[in-house]
Amino acid sequence: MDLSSDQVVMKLVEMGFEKLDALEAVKAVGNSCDDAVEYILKGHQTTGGFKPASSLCFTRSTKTLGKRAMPSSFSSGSKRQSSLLDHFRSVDQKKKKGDSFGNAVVVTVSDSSEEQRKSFAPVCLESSFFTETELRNGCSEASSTWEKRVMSILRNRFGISSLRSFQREALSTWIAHKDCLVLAATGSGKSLCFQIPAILTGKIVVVISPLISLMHDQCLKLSRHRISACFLGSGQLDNRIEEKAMQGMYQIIYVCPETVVRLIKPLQKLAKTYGIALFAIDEAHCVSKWGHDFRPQYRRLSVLRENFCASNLEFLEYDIPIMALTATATVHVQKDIIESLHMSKETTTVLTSFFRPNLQFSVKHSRTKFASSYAKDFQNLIDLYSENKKSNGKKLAVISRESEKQTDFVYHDAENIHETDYDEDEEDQEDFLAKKNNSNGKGLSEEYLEDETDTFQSVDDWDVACGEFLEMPHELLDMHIPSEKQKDLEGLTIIYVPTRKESVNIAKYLCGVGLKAAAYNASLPKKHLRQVHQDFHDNKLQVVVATIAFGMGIDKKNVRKIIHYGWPQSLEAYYQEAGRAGRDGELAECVLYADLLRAPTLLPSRRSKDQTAQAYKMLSDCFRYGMNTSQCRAKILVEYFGEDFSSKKCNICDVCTEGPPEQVNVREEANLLFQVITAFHFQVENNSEHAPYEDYGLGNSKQKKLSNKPNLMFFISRIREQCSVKNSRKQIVFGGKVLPVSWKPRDTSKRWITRIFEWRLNLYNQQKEGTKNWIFKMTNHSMFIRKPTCCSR
Ligand SMILES: Nc1ncnc2c1ncn2[C@@H]1O[C@H](COP(=O)(O)OP(=O)(O)OP(=O)(O)O)[C@@H](O)[C@H]1O
Ligand SMILES: [Mg+2]
Repeated sequence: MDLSSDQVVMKLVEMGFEKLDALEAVKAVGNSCDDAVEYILKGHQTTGGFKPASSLCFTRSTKTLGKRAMPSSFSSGSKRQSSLLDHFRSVDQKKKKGDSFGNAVVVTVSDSSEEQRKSFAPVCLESSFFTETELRNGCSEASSTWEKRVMSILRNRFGISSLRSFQREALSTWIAHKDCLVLAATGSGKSLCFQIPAILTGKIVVVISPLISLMHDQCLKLSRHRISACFLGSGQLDNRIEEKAMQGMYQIIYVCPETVVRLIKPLQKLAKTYGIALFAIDEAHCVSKWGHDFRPQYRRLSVLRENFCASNLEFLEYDIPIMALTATATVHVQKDIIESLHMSKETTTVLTSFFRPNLQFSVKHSRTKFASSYAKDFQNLIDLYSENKKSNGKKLAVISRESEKQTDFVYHDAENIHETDYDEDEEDQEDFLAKKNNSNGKGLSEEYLEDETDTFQSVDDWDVACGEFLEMPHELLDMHIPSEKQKDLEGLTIIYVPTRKESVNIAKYLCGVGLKAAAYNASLPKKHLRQVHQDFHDNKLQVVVATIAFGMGIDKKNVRKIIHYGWPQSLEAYYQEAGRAGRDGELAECVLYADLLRAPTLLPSRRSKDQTAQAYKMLSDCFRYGMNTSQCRAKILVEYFGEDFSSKKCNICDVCTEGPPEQVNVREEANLLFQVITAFHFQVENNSEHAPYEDYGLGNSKQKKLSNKPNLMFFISRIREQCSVKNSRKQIVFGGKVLPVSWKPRDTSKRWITRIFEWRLNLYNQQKEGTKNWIFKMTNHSMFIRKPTCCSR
């Protein structure tokens, strides 16, 4: 049977030969497997013609079957260089010595079998796009030449026409052997900063990444760009992948922090034999205790600087550069990243604007907790996709049977919701809350925690076989990339919710009204999660309703809407999640539905006292963002990261387009309520035996129990009650304070001021000693606050 050249190459690779050797052999001897084997085993001295540029890094004479060759230059004492400039220098030296590299360029360029070259182009064939003269010039004008080479890689591998300026800066820093912290907006293209060095040098890049799903996503993408990659996780099932990675079989190795720490020795060996161009630490905010997603294992990455520096490894001339990348780091976090990773004192910080001009931010207020709000809040979404449904056909309920079993959710459609609307009837709402408090004995804030909250899935959670991703031949590419036709014009929506239960509830609701929606949270079966990922990437879904477990760093171009249905944990988390929209540069919407009745709670996590205080501060920053109706949303967000927002306003957010609503002074109400709360807590703290519970209208033990963690409605309704009792005292004595009998919040303000205080009070209830002042300061501060958007529009 006649085999094509690609098939012969495949066969050779299956036999255990290195792909570069296989390619080289097939080029030299044609499509005969036997001849190719002989050619490789003989060390192919016969022709001397073809030598890919990669052979500058790997000398073939010492090769053994099934393993990548040990470069002869790595005999002990030789220095591995970490940059392209050094790479060029060695090119030049070899040329002067009559090395066959010059021929290699000619041979490659003159190869008539263009398709084959494209399909299986080995790492450094990019250099074949330059003439010998260019390369030689490159030695003296290396800086411009590396850019040319990069351009060639961009065009040929990624289909991209130019580098972004931050990418250029990050790459120049790497070329100068320096550590680098890259801060660039979500979706701006940080990955290229660490992917290019691998292709440029033929050395290996090690990328530390926090999530298996993210690594998987990136590896798959790289294989489409004909770049071999693998990912290693602590739950790895296939040991061979790690073994092969440590033998230099993949250009890019994605690895979780736990694993990279374990692999220090093999990586040192790899650095000596093949060269490691760079350690990239992606999602570097995970390093910082003050970041929104601290992962203790990331802190241990300081071992990289210690173990891969020239002073420890005699074969290195320079420290292997570290590049840390993130889209969400405040100034404090940036500093912490550099210090914690022990990055060099000369670390360059490449900072670009965090501003994403195509993201249209807005805040709406809603009672997200109640299913009765779904119909109103998701109407636009339903309309949008229903239009499309008419042309596209059937609905698809993607929630798996298993996921239904997992929840005791009883579905109500919008018409059958009987929960009392808080806005209309505060008393009922209070009863409702009281019943809740009473029934489970938990405070309001705890109730929301239940066991429903999600943390980021750990790297092991995704349960994907840790695989290898070899360069995908051209003919296979089309099968894997969804065609433009498949893409729905209106794009995809991700709805982020605070609890697992809501992810299922809302997905179910949306499926019920005919949308293609799926729930995603870490408690759902792995099979289901993989399916959701797949369907999301293939545009088979319209909406994914997810906890924060979904999507970090995932690069999907056509996400048109990110809805946060409930408070995020921090503005960093919010901005990162919102940043998954509009990665194609087209307009995309990021809506936060803020529920003032619902105290944001911290997801469970081990935190020190300081970290807890910081976490609460981050929560309150979110609240302030939600409540702020006078400042451009984008401005608040980018300034939060320490950036001077030069544009002043984005012109597309709700505040910019609709203008700030009328301001109401609620000082009077605020002062009064503030006094009441203070008096109450004064009494509780002093544990006065004579605490006049009657003053609160609290006569029985049930109410006493409630009063341990009262909510504001509780205060207000008791005051009101006292006012309305016949023959009531002329004065209301509340915790020793005398309140005017006639007091009642004004109608215009009561609804939302009580909510603000509700929120504050819940925060207060969650606080330990020592943080109270902070809460009360804030309380004071918020006396002048604008009405939330929902009240005026
Ligand atoms: N120079 C460029 N020109 C055009 N497109 C680019 C360029 N660089 C990267 N991209 C594209 O930008 C998209 C986002 O890239 P990437 O996933 O690296 O973003 P990111 O900065 O890592 O985002 P995140 O912070 O969410 O992880 C990719 O689809 C990539 O192809
Ligand atoms: Mg990224």
